Amino acid sequence: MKKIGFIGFGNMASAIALGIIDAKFLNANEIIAYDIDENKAEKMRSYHIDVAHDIDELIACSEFIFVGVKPQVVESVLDPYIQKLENKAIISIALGYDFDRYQTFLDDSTRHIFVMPNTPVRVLQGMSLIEEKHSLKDQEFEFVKNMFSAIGQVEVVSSHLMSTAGTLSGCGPAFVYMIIEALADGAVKEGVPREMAYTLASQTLMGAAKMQLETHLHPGVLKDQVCSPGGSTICGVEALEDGKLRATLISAISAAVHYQEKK
Ligand SMILES: NC(=O)C1=CN([C@@H]2O[C@H](COP(=O)(O)OP(=O)(O)OC[C@H]3O[C@@H](n4cnc5c(N)ncnc54)[C@H](O)[C@@H]3O)[C@@H](O)[C@H]2O)C=CC1
Ligand SMILES: O=C(O)[C@@H]1CCC=N1
Repeated sequence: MKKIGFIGFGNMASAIALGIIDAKFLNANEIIAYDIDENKAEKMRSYHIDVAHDIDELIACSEFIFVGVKPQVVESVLDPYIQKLENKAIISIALGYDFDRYQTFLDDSTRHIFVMPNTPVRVLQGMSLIEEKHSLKDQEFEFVKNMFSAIGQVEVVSSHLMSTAGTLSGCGPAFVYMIIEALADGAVKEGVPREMAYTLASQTLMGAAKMQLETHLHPGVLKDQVCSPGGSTICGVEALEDGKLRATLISAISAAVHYQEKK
């Protein structure tokens, strides 16, 4: 019997699987995975993760079934297995598939929980939101909390916050990578070598974030500590205000929260 069976081994699910192996939370031999894309099987094998022949085999031999496919295909992928999932436990990361949505098509005996992770779990620095409303047994819920805690920070949040808060932490890495890239471009424009510029940008971002997390100071206070009167930083701050950095980031979160209305 395996501890977790991953259905779908794409960007997010593989980051979680490889993160929990690196964190020594589970051994690779406690994990099995299945992906319709044969290339993903190569990735599983290279990390000594067993490759299931099909979803039937994966469900039969896994204590937890992990749903790591795109939201658009969750129901079509699970539909043929609704009976086989009876009395099983599901961990799902599909955006929009919260507790209530799963209740509409799973058997009542299938226990399930919705988690919104982010890709930095791969380097054990994730931010994962766990929906408070779930139907796992107590020890199963503890397992899920411990698993995501092994690969980053965890917050248990009420259902109504899952999609909104999950947008900040789940989509946020993409926004932050754009900021890193742009900061580096600025330095490259002024003559800094490209690789050095990425290191400076990323380490600066990580250091500033750690400082806020550890001091709990208001970000504005921390910003003021960098801005010398008449100095260089405040000139950069003015350029960012001119470019509506803050308004743009606020809009980015709103656009991501309301993405379905835009389609
Ligand atoms: N990428 C991210 O940063 C985050 C993603 N998520 C959620 O994670 C889920 C997966 O997203 P990504 O990893 O980005 O997508 P992805 O496209 O990288 O991974 C999805 C995987 O599912 C596989 N797949 C599709 N149909 C399948 C089937 N019938 N059986 C087995 N495997 C199948 C695909 O081949 C692919 O490897 C989504 O539901 C998304 O909402 C949640 C938080 C963050
Ligand atoms: O873009 C997406 O739909 C997924 C969900 C959160 C991050 N990536």
